[in-house]
Amino acid sequence: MRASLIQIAVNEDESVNSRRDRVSSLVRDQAGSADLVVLPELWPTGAFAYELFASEAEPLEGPTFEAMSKAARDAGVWLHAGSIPERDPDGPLYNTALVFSPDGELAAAYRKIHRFGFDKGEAVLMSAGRELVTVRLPETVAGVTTCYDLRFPELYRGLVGLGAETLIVSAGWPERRRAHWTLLAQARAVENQAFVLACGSAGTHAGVPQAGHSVVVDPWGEVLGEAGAGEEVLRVEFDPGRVGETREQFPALKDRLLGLDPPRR
Ligand SMILES: O=C(O)CCC(=O)C(=O)O
Repeated sequence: MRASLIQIAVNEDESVNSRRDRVSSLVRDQAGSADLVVLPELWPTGAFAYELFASEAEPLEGPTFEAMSKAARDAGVWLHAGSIPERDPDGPLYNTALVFSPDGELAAAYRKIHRFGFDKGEAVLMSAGRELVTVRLPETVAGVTTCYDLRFPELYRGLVGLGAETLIVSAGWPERRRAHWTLLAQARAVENQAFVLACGSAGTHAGVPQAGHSVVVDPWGEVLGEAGAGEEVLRVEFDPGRVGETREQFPALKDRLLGLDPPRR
């Protein structure tokens, strides 16, 4: 499976509309060289541009949905289109990731469960999602997660329980905690014996330099590809069959005792 992680630079000197056009064309550029394209968290506004969340919030099927659906169809790719600030018809805002099939149909929508900021920012401006989301891709089942979720291993175990063999993380991770990003991406891959595709953003917005360093990790914890700090398309080819092989040869997941219902022993 060929994946392109598009590590978009999110800077304040570019309007949301211009960035949407630019990202659409970057997705289209992946035609013929990727089966799956992944984008960062909240790239229309920036993950830390809290003052834009309400003013740029969209209904689920708003302008970003329309542009990404078309871009997926034009490129003929599966597209994890990062996330948008979604305004639910009842009022609350969610940080919602969208996944499109190559015919431009919505295959999954995931409202971020763990909101970042403690008692500020996203944690107070957005509501929390409640549902774990997986999506069946041609050769693998992918679990859909967003940024701060990466710190909560129980979410990933839950996704593995739903059949996930590839774990997608779409993020706007800050440079200040870059070491955690790479370490946690590798940890989630090793403990779940799964591929991790972690796509972050580049640039600086709201005074927060982004870490970049998008990374693809295999089920043995090896880094298959890693981006630098700036805007970049990270292209990695991986064999989803490696998950089954790894889980068979080193069956640690079978030794889980806790969190299973009913307990195995
Ligand atoms: O956990 C972190 O260090 C970063 C999380 C974050 O920036 C986010 O979820 O938007």
